[in-house]
Amino acid sequence: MKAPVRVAVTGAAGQIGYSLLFRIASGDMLGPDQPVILQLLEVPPAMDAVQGVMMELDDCAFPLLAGLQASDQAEEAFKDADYILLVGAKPRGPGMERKDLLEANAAIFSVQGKAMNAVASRDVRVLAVGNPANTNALIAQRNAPDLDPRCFTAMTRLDHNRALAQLANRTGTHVTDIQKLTVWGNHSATQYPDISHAVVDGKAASDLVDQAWLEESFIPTVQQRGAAIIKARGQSSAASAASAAIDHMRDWTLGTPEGDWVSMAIPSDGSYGIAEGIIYSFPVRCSGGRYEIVQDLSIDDFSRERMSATEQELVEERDAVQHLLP
Ligand SMILES: NC(=O)C1=CN([C@@H]2O[C@H](COP(=O)(O)OP(=O)(O)OC[C@H]3O[C@@H](n4cnc5c(N)ncnc54)[C@H](O)[C@@H]3O)[C@@H](O)[C@H]2O)C=CC1
Ligand SMILES: O=C([O-])CC(=O)C(=O)O
Repeated sequence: MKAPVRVAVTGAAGQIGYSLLFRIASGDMLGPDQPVILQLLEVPPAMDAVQGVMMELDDCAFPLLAGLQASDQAEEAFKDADYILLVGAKPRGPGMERKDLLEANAAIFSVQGKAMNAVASRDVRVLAVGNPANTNALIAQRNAPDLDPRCFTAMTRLDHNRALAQLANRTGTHVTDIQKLTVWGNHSATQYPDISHAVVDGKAASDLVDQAWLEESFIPTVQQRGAAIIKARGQSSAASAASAAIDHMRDWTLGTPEGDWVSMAIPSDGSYGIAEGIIYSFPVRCSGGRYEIVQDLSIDDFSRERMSATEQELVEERDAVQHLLP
């Protein structure tokens, strides 16, 4: 058995938290030989609810759960944290775009960025899930100047997984038959799910589906999936979001499968001409606990136009929160 690692989760009493914590504690995120200490953060009115979640975690008698604590103080919850999952934020309701949450949620991420700067492990891996996730990750990063900027990521894995499912359904295959799909840009309705390099059962995906399906069905369905779930369920996706967070952290830590890549929103280094510094979703390969952008993919005009539109939205979101970016 390895030594335990510390995993901090914010919004621990919320919908996503309720699906996420049990999977982290069971070993789905960091592997069956990695004990974890869970450090939960909630707001004061939710501390009773968190106590209930902790009782249930105890009641699971998870062999890998090496410690469990909760706090309403970020400095306590983030102390020495090796992993921080920033879930605690307001979700959107029907008729809203995710960026409508910027004002309500942005302040949370500046406060929490400062707290992790002060107390988290210097090798911490941070995932922003709370919306608008990319810009929230940027706010946390910029408020944590003593941490490596590359520690900060945002979640587009749910979009990636949604795109896999749509393409598998259309081609009569299984998600495990598909490789090299990419979601570019923002976790928003401008994101660009791109199949131009994807391979399905060894064949080019673009030879298996027609352009009309791509433009009129696949791209809008993936872009609007979050809204479709809110409409159907009356609440935003939770179990699938938790599952994607597990996938994101697992692959970042333990590596992406040979011959494939995943989508992660990470600080742009200017690759593919994307504005440096914004938290933009790229195709990445992970190994040895580090991610690298997959380079030298051909980008046609169709893709470029969509990659630029979602980049533009992220630049605008960044400009709207300048006052929170020291
Ligand atoms: N990136 C992605 O793919 C996805 C992101 N989301 C986002 O995740 C966030 C959480 O969603 P749900 O769990 O459904 O919401 P929820 O409302 O059920 O839970 C959020 C929890 O966060 C807590 N919270 C609020 N402010 C906090 C703070 N400052 N510190 C610690 N905890 C705090 C609340 O008390 C609440 O318990 C939302 O912003 C939602 O839009 C949801 C699905 C997918
Ligand atoms: O759509 C929302 O507001 C929740 C979310 O981010 C998603 O399901 O992708």
